[in-house]
This record gives sequence, structure tokens and C-alpha cells, in this order.
Amino acid sequence: MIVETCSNPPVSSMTNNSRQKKYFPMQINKSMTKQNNHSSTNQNRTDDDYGGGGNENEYIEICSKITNGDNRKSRFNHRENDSNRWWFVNFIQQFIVDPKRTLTRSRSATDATRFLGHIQKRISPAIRYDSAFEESSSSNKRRNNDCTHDKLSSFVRTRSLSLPDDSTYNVNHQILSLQRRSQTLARSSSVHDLHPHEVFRANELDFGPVIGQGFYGIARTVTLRKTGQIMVMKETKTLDKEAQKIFVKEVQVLKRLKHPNVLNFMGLLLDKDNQMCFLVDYIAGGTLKNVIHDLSIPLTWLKRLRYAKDIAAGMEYLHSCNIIHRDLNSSNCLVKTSGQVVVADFGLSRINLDDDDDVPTTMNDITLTSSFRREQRSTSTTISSNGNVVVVRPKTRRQLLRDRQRYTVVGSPYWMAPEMLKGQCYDERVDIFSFGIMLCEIIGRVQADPDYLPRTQDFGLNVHLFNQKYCSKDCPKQFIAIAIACCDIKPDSRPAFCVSHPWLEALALSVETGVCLSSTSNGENLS
Ligand SMILES: Nc1ncnc2c1ncn2[C@@H]1O[C@H](COP(=O)(O)OP(=O)(O)OP(=O)(O)O)[C@@H](O)[C@H]1O
Repeated sequence: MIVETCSNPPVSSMTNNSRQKKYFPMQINKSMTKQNNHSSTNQNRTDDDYGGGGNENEYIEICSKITNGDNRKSRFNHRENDSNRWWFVNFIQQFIVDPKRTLTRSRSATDATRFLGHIQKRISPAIRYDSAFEESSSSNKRRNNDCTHDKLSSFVRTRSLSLPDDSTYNVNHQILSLQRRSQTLARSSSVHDLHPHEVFRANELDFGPVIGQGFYGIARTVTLRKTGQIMVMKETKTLDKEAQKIFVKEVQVLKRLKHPNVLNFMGLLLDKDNQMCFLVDYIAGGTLKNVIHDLSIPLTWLKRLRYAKDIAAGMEYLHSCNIIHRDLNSSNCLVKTSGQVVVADFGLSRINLDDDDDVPTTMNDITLTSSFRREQRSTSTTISSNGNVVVVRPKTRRQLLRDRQRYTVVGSPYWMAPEMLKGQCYDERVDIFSFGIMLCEIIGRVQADPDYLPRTQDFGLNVHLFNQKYCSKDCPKQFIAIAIACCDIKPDSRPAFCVSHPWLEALALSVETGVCLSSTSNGENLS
């Protein structure tokens, strides 16, 4: 049984409160909680605005349950053979209770309490369904899975979306199209020279209403009097050190970035208490999560493919700048009224600027470095024995050394990559997994919550159930295949954004024009 085999955390010498403080430093900050409650009543915010919800008492109660070994044991002992709670238990035990690991973001802790809520209240129907299915047809499933996996991996390896079945032509075309892509990207990046970020003064701005709250900050609209431009001002809720650190990190990352699919940083504002606020573009369409789950909004496949393509483009750019987002999810992507999606919320991202041979110091450097890397990637297309095109992404010496380090476990658990959930070393490919979960949300208009989106025991996607329950017949097969490939448990098998972005672009074009892409698009390799 999972509980018995996991080592017990050294919690006995700690009081409940000190334990909670140690593992959830922000969550039980009284002043912050008060502030939350206060603003919650005043501003009609939902639990979701806090990234998970739950009041303080409920939270403390759940925390003490998590950290109380006896309680935990008695709660789980009578269900020793029930494997349905495997990953909740595993997650909570390893990451919430293990002092060697840290969750630097309380939101993760809050989400974890929701995980625990699942255990306490009910066994996930999706997972129950999964295990029933496994019991009744395990051999069938294995056969199906193997079969699907083979077909999918062949799709992952093949970028020949629109070509006749001629490998030489395929390869040339692929190389050409990759080069074209690389040039387009380099061009599109270079047009965005680093504009001077302003430090705004309060008397230049008209302050509008609060439009939302995250765990650490408040977002409100402001209008620049001079031009009438509407922006969003993000301010910290408290003077808490951790909140400030997250804010500084977000500014550090944002100010380096300039891409049509990444939230645009406008500048800084120091308020009268010298508390830092920063200004970003106002994105009027709201979060992608709201759009996906508001079933009154019709979403064509073309629209959904464009959402996916936009996120992939933003993430490709981010990874080319050596930034791991680490909290990519549908709440952190915003939809413009034009339908374009931008990736936002970089408070938890990780910038790797430690390679002194190619440290980008200005936007132009970033542009050069990233286009250089794209060139590198584009020229490293090789052919596998079966004639498929394999895109190999070479890494610099420093990148290789730096990659797959044991970074902190941060983010939102539903979107978190298995390697991060398991506390293993990880790299930028954790973002690809999160993207995969988002693609599932987009395809099935399903919540990432494992109560709805079926998952497997090893934290992956339950491909069979996902297909069965959430993929309608009219969904382009390649769209599903890309989602599944991104959710692969093995990071090596996930397509990099520089690969999935052109795939999605081609698919969107195909759906828009009605021109069939290739034999793959006819489903020959997939069904
Ligand atoms: N640039 C923006 N344009 C329009 N709305 C925004 C913008 N930035 C934030 N919002 C709205 O404000 C809400 C709160 O944003 P904020 O970035 O503070 O927190 P979050 O991303 O929801 O949560 P967390 O920071 O905990 O991940 C968002 O959910 C979104 O609805």
C-alpha cells in the first residue's frame, strides 16, 4: 500500500501550527487571510480567484490531517487495497509532508487541499471508472494503449502533415519549412525591439476597479490619462517578503519578453508606500479557462486550434529565452477580444541565465540568441530508419549541464508534469505537459480537475478514457494526437514547442481552408 511504503515525515516534534507554517508559509499568514476575507466580501471574488479556495479553518483542519501521521494512517488503513487514491496520497505525502521538498507557492498547497478534499469526500468518478475499466479489460487496454502509443509516437516523430508519402520530398520539405519557420520567427521577434519601459507616476493614471485577484496580488485597471490607454496594474496584497519576491521575479521575466503571444509589460509604478506595482496590457477577453468552460460561447475547431497555436507560439518563444514557465495553465492564459491568446503570470517561472557564453542581456541579445537556437534546431532534422523525420534539438554544453536539475516543486498540481510531482529532476519540458493538459481542456471543454479529466496512476493522461469521453468525432485527429503526445509521461517523447507550434499552425490552416494535409490527416496513421 502506498501509505505504508512511504517514509513517515519527521513531524512528531512539531506542533501543528509550526508544521503548517513550515510547509505552507503564506497560506496561514493571518493578516493576509484577513485581507482576503475582507476583500472577498467587498469585491465578490470567487474561490477560484485565490487559486483553489477553502477558508482558513478548513485549511488548518486539512493541514493537521495531512501532517498527523496517526490520522493519516487510520484514514487510509481500512482501504488498503483501494488504489484509487494513489496519486492524491502520493502527491500529498511526498510534497506536502516531506520536509526535504518545498512547495514555494501556497496555491499549490491550496490545490493540494483540494486533492485531499477529493479523497475525503469521494473517490474520483473518473479514476473509479478507470480502475473498473482496468479490471474488466486490462488486456484489451494494454493492446489498445500499445497500439495507440505506436501510432501516436509515429505521429510525433513525423512532421509530414501535408505531404505525399515520399520520404525524400518529405525531408526536403521539412527542412525547408523549418528554415522558413525559423526565419519568420526571427523576423517576428526582431521587430519587437526592447522599448523603454516607463516608470509611471500615480498622477498620470486614472485608477479603475479591481478586476481580479491572484494569490499574491491584486489586478486593477488603470487608464493612462495622456493617451487613454487602458492597462492592468498588479500590486501585491501584502508587504510579505515572499509575495514581493514573486512580484520581482515576474517583473524580471516580463521585462525581457516581447512577443505577440506573451503578456506585454508596460512599466512600473511606485505607490506612496514604495510598494511595487507593475503595469501590463489589459486583455479584455478574460482567462482561457473562463472561455473554455463557458458553454454559451461557441468554439469552433478552428478557434480552438488557434488558441492552442498561440499558446505554443508564446511558449516556444519563452523556452527560446531559457525561461521555464512552471505554472502554465488555463487561468494563466488570457484571451484578447480578437481571439488571440497571450501567456501570462510569470511569478513562478525560472530564468536560466547562468550560461555566460550566451547570456542575453538585452532584447536584441535575446532575439539573436533565440534565433540562433532556432537555426540550430532547424538544421538538426534527421531521418529515422522508417523514413520519418525526427526533429532533434541540440543543446549547448552549458544547457546540458544545467538541464534536468532538481528545481523547486511549484505550480498548480492538475497541470503539473509527472516528473515534478514525483520530485524528480525536471526541465522546460514540464511546460509541455501542462500544455498537453490545457489542450485536453480545450478539446473536451473539460476541467483539468482529475474528477473530470481522466488520469492514470502514474500522473499521466488516461488516453483511452479521454478519447472515449471527451473527443467528439469531428475533432481533428491530429489535434488529439498532439494533446496526447504532450501529456506523455516521458519528457523525451513530448514534442518541443518549436515542433508543436508549426503542427498546430498547419492544422489550423488545414481546417480553415478545408485542404487535407496528408495521409496522416486522413487518420491512416492514427486510427
Ligand atoms: N492583463 C490582464 N488583463 C485582463 N485581466 C487580467 C490581467 N491580468 C490579470 N487579470 C485578471 O485578474 C485575475 C487575477 O490575476 P493575477 O495575475 O493577479 O492572478 P492569477 O493569475 O489569477 O493567480 P495567481 O497569480 O495566483 O496565479 C485573473 O484571473 C484575470 O481574470
